Amino acid sequence: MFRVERFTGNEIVETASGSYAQNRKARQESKYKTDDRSSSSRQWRNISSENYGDVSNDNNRRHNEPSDSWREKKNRKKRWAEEIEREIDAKRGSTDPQQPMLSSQNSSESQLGNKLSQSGSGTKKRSRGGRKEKVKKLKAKEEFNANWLPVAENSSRSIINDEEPAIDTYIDIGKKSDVVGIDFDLENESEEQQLESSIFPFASIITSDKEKGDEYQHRKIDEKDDSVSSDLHRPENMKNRAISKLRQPNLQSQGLPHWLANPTKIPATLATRSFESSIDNPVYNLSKHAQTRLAALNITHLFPVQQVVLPKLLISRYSSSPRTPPGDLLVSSATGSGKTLAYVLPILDYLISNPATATTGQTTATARVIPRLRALIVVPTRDLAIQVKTTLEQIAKGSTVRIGVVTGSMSFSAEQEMLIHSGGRDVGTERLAVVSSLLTEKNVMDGDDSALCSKIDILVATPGRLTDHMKGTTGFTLRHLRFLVLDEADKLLVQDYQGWLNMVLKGTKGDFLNSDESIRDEDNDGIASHSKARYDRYLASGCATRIENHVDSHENSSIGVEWRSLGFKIDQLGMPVHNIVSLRHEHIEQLNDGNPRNINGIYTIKHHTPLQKLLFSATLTRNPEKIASLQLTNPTYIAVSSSLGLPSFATDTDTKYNMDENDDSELTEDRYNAPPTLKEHMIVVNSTANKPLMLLHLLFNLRLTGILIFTRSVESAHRLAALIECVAEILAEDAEAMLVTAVTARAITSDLSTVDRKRVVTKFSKTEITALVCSDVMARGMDLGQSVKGVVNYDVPSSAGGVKTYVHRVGRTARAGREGEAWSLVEEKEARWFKKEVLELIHRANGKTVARVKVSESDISGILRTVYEKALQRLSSIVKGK
Ligand SMILES: Nc1ncnc2c1ncn2[C@@H]1O[C@H](COP(=O)(O)OP(=O)(O)OP(=O)(O)O)[C@@H](O)[C@H]1O
Repeated sequence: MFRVERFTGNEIVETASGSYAQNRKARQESKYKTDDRSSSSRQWRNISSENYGDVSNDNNRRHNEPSDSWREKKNRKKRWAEEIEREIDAKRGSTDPQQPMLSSQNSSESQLGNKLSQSGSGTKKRSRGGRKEKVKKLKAKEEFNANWLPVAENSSRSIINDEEPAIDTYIDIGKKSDVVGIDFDLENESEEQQLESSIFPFASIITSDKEKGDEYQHRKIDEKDDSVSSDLHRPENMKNRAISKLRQPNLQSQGLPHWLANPTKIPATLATRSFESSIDNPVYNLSKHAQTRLAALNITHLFPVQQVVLPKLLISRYSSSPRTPPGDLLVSSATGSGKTLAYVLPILDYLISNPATATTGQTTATARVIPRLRALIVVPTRDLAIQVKTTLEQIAKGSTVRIGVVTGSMSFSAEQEMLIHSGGRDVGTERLAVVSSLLTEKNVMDGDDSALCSKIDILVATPGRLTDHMKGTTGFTLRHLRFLVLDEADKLLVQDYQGWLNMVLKGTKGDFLNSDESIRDEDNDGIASHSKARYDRYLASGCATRIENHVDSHENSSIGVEWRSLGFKIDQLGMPVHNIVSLRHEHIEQLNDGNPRNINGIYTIKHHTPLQKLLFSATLTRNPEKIASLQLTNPTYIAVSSSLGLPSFATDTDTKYNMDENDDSELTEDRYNAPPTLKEHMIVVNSTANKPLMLLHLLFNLRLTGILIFTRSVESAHRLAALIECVAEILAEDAEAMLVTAVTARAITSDLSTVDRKRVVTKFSKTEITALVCSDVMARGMDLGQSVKGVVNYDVPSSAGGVKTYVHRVGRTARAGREGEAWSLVEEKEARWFKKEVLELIHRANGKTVARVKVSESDISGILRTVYEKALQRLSSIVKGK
């Protein structure tokens, strides 16, 4: 049996029922054969009722059209639907026919249905007036955007036939009069039209399914009839399929490669204190040295991001064969989630442990034989560079690995001194110096015995200073890099300091040659050619044998054997040696067996160090252009969620064009994680003049301590710190004030020297300073430990990249699973933008809310206001020099 119901708005106006068996034949014959129904949705909804004659009444008829006209229209719809399907298929096919579904897509329909049914609680029946009327009010614009725009912005305009009738068709199918539940609130006419044309058609069917429970029910009944449901070519069915394809977030159509559109999503709920996360779990392959060092730092278990990244990197340490070089890694994980150790541990383990024994789990700290710059870590600020270096040193302690930092806080020559060994054969580095001399063959050619080699194995650098050294430091080379890390990668990619990235990438290939290296000939294939005379001179130096002994002692590891089978010698790390060391072996091989690669005394080698690029950030970009500039190899994108088991990317459909920090044209993931242990508050301030008072209320009435206060500029940071200090001073003088006066504030900004900043931070850590007023120099990556109890956004981040800045600022607290609070002082004029563009983007993904705190006038009047005004006067007289 079946039952047919017809809706006009919210009520059922007609019903019909019958037996399927009884009526099947008649239905088949009369399928689509109705008299004057222009609404296809009505047609398919009532298809089984047609045997009973027309059960609709005139009120439900939109047009009185002759059946011929209807048939024509029906055929047209069918054609359009087919076109759409074809176009979608073509589009898919042109990107990646293998594209798997995104994980969120299965639920996207129901999610959207739910969202719409929530947002559409105020469901209204619409008149059949012009389309514009129907696309008014966008109650859930963000919700809608989040679900549709990835498709709509890029695909729908091309998918939906540019001819206007296509739009009408869909509206017809969805029963125009029932299209409700989505409120459009577009101020801009063209935007409105765009949305209307691209989205409106789909709204109708969603409404039909979700808002009209009975109608949905009815369709289900209908589908039992195979004569109806099996007809895949009916326009409405085709439309449904088309819609469902459109709903599949097609990030690839936005130019995102598959790996980027489909991050590996890792919940932050990975075992946190269990054997699985324990540092001695063999799955992580951590050396004994690293385990010992971690234990000394009281770290016994790994955080989720480390649990995921370590096995990937540490295993590739042994498996990076020449045929399968290790893939690059992009990691997005919340602030304070432990990203630094996620790359520090693998790098150090790679350098420290002995690969020959590591595979059996008996890793030992060994001395390095050949010093080369094996890892370069680039960070955006000096303070962060120093912090990363400290972490490296903590783990490297007890090994011979040497770590350097170049940020410009030392003189250039002091940094050069730290980077390059130029003294030749002293302090036991004789052989190293000779190897190095061959990197700068000029020395050999000139008969100059002085040699240059890297003094360090790992370098932490800011981009500007790094490029300075690439250009101006003789012997400084990136050709041997095994790891290139970009910490706070999105920031680094936005700020293209002197084209640093290009220079670095060239440098890793040996293409960027500083003055000494430039004498090396290089053909188009990146193959270096060297004259026999040079190598004879090198061999004559008598160092070859000594080096060979060191190298050969590690040739038996499995990967080493593989490299060797390709004609390479390997170094103590199991990796192929190149440059002059390889050449030396080639020369020997030629002498012994006439290596065919050596022709006419010219020796050739390729550079084969398997460089791995690692990118980390809490707000990692997915801008395909930026990502492409990194020239990644076999990359993987890992996204670690911060809360509620939701992935970092709440749903892939949430991706949309968004402004990146300092870059309005950035395409980024617009969902970011705030730490789950963070409690956020927002105070709406009715006038700018009251903002300082609100802050004083937090400090002196609510007695917040261990606070980082972020301001818009360096100047205002200094002014605000001076104001707080002055208020505290006046309160201390006033015995009757009764307010806590143990508030000490200092500014910490980019105009302070690194030493001064360090001094201030140390005092803050010892709670000698209770409030640090900061510019955004402190927003990224800085880990001030347990001393940071809270963050105050005195000036909320500006519109460009506001959400990212907010994430990083508040991420200075609630780190490593600790509690923390964030307070944002939002002026009324900023409130709407802040709530929509910043808070919603973060918290919809996290399922968190932000508490709006109301501060009454009485809280900021009385003694606080008096003292504040006094402080202003005092500061003003100081400024005037009175
Ligand atoms: N496994 C661990 N166990 C305990 N503490 C850890 C662990 N890993 C890291 N930490 C600590 O957590 C804090 C935050 O780590 P880290 O600075 O690496 O975070 P992050 O993810 O880089 O944050 P941001 O995005 O702000 O740079 C540090 O104090 C670090 O020492």
